[in-house]
Amino acid sequence: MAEEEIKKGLDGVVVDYTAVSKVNPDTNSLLYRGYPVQELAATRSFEEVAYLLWNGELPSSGELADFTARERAGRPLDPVVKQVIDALPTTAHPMDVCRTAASVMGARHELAEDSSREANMAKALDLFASMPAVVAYDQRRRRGQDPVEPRDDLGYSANFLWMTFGEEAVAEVVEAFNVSMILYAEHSFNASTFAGRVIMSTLSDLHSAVTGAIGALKGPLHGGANEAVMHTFDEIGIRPEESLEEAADRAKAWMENALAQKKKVMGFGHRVYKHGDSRVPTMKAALDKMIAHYGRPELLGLYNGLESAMDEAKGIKPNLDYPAGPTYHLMGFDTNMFTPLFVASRITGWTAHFMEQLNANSLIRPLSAYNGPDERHVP
Ligand SMILES: CC(=O)SCCNC(=O)CCNC(=O)[C@H](O)C(C)(C)COP(=O)(O)OP(=O)(O)OC[C@H]1O[C@@H](n2cnc3c(N)ncnc32)[C@H](O)[C@@H]1OP(=O)(O)O
Ligand SMILES: O=C([O-])CC(=O)C(=O)O
Repeated sequence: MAEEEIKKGLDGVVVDYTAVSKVNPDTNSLLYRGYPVQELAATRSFEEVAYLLWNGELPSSGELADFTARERAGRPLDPVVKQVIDALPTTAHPMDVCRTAASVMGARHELAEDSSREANMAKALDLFASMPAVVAYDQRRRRGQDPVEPRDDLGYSANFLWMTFGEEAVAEVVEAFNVSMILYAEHSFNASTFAGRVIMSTLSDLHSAVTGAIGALKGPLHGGANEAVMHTFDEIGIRPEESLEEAADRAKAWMENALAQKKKVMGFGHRVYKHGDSRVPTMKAALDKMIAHYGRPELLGLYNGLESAMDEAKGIKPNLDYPAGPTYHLMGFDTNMFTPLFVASRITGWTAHFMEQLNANSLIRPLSAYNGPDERHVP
């Protein structure tokens, strides 16, 4: 038998077309529906980007007003979802809570078994509108705090921070959060999007695909890395009284030791980008603003120390999760809430892909090469 060529991890394999986004590692660029993500992050709200990902075009002011009104109306948490969350132990990871919430929302959706474009758009918008309430509610219940109801006089990002912390965030923090949501929204055939497209390709429903995608995002080789970055910072030790230089020296020493032990350090490396992640400069600029805003230069020291030691030793660059982790930490999110924040954002890109998959569907079912025992017979 001819030796099959195995493409482990589907590395380098082009599986299908997509018009949602283009990742180009050669030019280090990322386009959402043709627009550079840096331009969107600098000039647009996350709501406009969600509209763009689903509809292919940026909204007119009338379209945006209508879209925003629907998003704001969908913000309150369904009381049944709230009950289900309350029944889950706080030992469960918040990603398990998100995954369960998405599943319950699917089971309760009035259009659950309708996979028309209109129904899927409505489901996507409902998930987008209500996931912030899930994340905010979960962080507050874990802290023993009462829930905070959404406000329909605030934009998506300002309301998200309001529901989580119970106070209005200053414009600079809202802006940095908005940037993070836009940067996390979409990234072609990454593992979670692909997992969801596989589910969608069986003609399953949108919520099932989102639920599966959340499971795929949880792992530290993918979305879970933004939490792992903070665990690294914690392991090195965050010392607010320390100077930037002292923190950088300790971080460098930590990295050299980790690499000597052949450890993988989360927040670095990427399957597609080999010369740096296109989104990092924009997210790093947002982190720099937060470091200045909260007056925490020692965190920049840890950041710089790890980055330069990794670059010197292996030439491996940070990915988006690296600057996003400390940014969310500074804003006051608990570390185990970071990947749920990624979920709240990526719901937009995921659902754009799932609708695209249905539009030109072919069951995703690759082949495997068998390497078990030769045929034998039951004694
Ligand atoms: C938003 C996102 O999901 S971005 C990705 C977030 N994930 C992480 O940050 C996890 C840490 N990074 C990694 O594990 C990897 O870089 C991945 C999984 C993201 C991509 O990996 P792949 O393309 O499969 O490359 P692979 O893991 O084979 O790495 C190639 C080489 O670089 C090394 N390498 C890659 N990333 C790292 C890292 N973070 N720390 C240390 N070494 C690394 C590998 O050990 C390997 O070295 P070797 O050839 O000497 O064995
Ligand atoms: O593209 C990937 O493999 C992972 C990633 O950066 C993302 O999903 O944002």
